[in-house]
Amino acid sequence: MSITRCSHHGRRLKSENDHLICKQAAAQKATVTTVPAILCTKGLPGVIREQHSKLGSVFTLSALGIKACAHFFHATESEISIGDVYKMTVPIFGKGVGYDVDNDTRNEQHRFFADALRPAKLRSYVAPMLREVEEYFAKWGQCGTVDLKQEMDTVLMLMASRCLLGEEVRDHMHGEVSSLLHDLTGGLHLASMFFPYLPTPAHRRRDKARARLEEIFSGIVRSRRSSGRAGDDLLQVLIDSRYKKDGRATTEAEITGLLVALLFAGHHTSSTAAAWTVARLLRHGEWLRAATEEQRRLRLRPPPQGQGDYDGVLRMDEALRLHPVTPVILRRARRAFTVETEEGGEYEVPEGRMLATPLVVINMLPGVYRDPEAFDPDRFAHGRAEDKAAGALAYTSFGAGKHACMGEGYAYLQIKVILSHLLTNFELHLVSPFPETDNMISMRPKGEVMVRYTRRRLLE
Ligand code: HEM
Repeated sequence: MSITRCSHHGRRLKSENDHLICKQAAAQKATVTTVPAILCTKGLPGVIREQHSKLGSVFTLSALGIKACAHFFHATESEISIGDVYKMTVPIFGKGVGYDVDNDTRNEQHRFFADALRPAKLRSYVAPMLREVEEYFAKWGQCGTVDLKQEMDTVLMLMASRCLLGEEVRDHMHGEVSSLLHDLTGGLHLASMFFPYLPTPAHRRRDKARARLEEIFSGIVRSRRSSGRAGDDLLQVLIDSRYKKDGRATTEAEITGLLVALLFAGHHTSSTAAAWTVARLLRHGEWLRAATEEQRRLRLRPPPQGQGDYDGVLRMDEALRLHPVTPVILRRARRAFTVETEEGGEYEVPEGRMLATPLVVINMLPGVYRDPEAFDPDRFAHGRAEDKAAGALAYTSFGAGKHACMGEGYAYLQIKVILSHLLTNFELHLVSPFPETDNMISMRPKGEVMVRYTRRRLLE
């Protein structure tokens, strides 16, 4: 088939239909160029969904469908950059870490994370996680009503404090550190994406919080180094880490930055995933009964350590399919490249173009998922595996390729520990309406997620 070029964009076209898509894309140009403005009214998922249904799987925003996103996930940093789109995190994580450093240094720092999140290390987090969960829910009464979103935030922060930040923080400064982290993340709003250094009150609070956190963690690092006392936590892994290129140890500022970066990547995401998973289970009684039965049967003591021993994983996968924590994964094209569209055409993405893999669309494609709006965890089960049937990149709620989530195992573990405890020990009912999605940039449940609990009488 001969390849012609579109008169509007110069893209290579394979069919008349492709040309039509291209013309539609031209007609939509005004909408596309004002994306930041309509974000405020429709939210990111709304914008992406609208463009996707109008223009097909590849359109002017360069939102990539499943077929086209292999290059997106596997290309090198010099071809498709993640660093270019996450610069706004620099004032949060701090200088010398994350997206402030060159790609090689960032890879070394990710190796430190990988050490702290490897399976053997995860097993050592089980007992402290269990302890935190038991202590926390022991404070609930015989019955009551709570905001599940708030509860998940709090218990997950306690678990992170114990397993990641270390005992000094957990036992003596948990309140202060949590509130500083809150100010730090509060410093990331829509305006910060474009102007991260604008002197807004939220940015000023962010900078103050970042400075105080560095003071706190530097003190702890110095004290551990001088006393020789070691913890069994992420902090210790970071203290012991050495850069391969020159053998130097991590500095106190880097350790603070890396701790913040990991909490930033892991806390909000896990708490959102946990809240949606429980809300979904409470809405779909048959799945709640199945999950509770399963937990009664397993009576996991110690709680699940691997991923294969507990079907609850399927429920979280399905909750994350319907409510992906990251609505779109973003990159910037540093070099032009060509992708094949699902419509059978070819599409040239120019250098400099912002790229998006829209999970809110991909996770709901009817060609991939049967009855995509339905909550049906069995679609992930062995035998059906709808996510895998459509290829390795059909389900990317944890990202994929070069920047796939490093904390997936940790996230599953902590949420399984919480769910296992909740389902075994409490009867739960959703008393507020099933939540909508916040729908701006965050995919958190909107408003309160009120749940009534009654403590079960456990039969030993
Ligand atoms: C249910 C909870 C979670 C979800 C849904 C989630 C999702 C994701 C996604 C979609 C990405 C890819 C971002 C991109 O490609 O731009 C990612 C990256 C990452 N996640 Fe998670 N995450 C979760 C929990 C965690 C936890 C608990 C940790 C750490 C303890 C963590 C650490 C990371 C790190 C370090 C990266 C960056 C990887 C890189 O850039 O190479 N995540 N996560």
